[in-house]
Amino acid sequence: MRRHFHKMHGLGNDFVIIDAREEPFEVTPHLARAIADRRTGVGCDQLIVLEPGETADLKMRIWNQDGGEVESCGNATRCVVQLTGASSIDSDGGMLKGEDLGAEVEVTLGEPRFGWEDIPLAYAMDTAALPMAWDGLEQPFALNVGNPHLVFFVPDARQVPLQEIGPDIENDPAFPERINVNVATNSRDRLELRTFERGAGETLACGTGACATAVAAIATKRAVSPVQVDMAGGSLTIAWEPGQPIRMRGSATHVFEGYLDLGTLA
Ligand SMILES: N[C@@H](CCC[C@H](N)C(=O)O)C(=O)O
Repeated sequence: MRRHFHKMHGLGNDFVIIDAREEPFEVTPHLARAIADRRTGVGCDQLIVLEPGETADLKMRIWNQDGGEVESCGNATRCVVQLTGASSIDSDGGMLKGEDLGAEVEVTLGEPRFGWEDIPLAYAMDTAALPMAWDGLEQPFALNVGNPHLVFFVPDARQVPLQEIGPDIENDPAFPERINVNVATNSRDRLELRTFERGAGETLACGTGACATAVAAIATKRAVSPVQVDMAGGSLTIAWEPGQPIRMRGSATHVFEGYLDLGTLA
């Protein structure tokens, strides 16, 4: 059996997108891993499935490369807005609004959440500076922007051995739903960011990671809104004021479309 898909990316963070609004598509963790496999599948950081929306234009579901279903994906949301023209998108991370501006897409997420139960953490801690450390990375800011993130502000993000240290932080028992790990350096009007994504490892860019980092930087007066966030795959502009939703603006790119051979992948 064959199934049509689109391959898209947001700043190099890449997706296989299946439109299941008219023809349902059932995803198991095994199938998500098989599609995402870069040697034997199509290859992607996240698998995205579009379903009919009840109170929005559509519902977006997200599976990480490791087969786990998660709540939110900022870069994929821009791709979905560009692909479908949707202006309201429901997700497990909350309701999202999108606008295709031509060269760029703007997405409005919900308000960030800072309570320890919201992230979630295993027990109460000061989320503005968790009293924890891993190999020289310490006191991260923790928040939920639809999915859970830690943000470490460091003198030089390029020097952090993120591939080695990322799995230990992601899987620390303090984070019952695991966590996305951001290391950021702030220099005057911009933030330089690397993200070790839960369930996908270090990616070229992470939309929700950029939002989480910008919010943490603005909340701690390291940056003012709007702020440019530079990642290996490109830049996003993030705007946020306390008590307001987060706004993210950046590109979305269609790469190709094709058919999955589900018999081979299963
Ligand atoms: N690449 C995404 C985030 C995808 C989900 C994340 N790995 C998680 O597990 O929460 C983005 O652009 O936001």
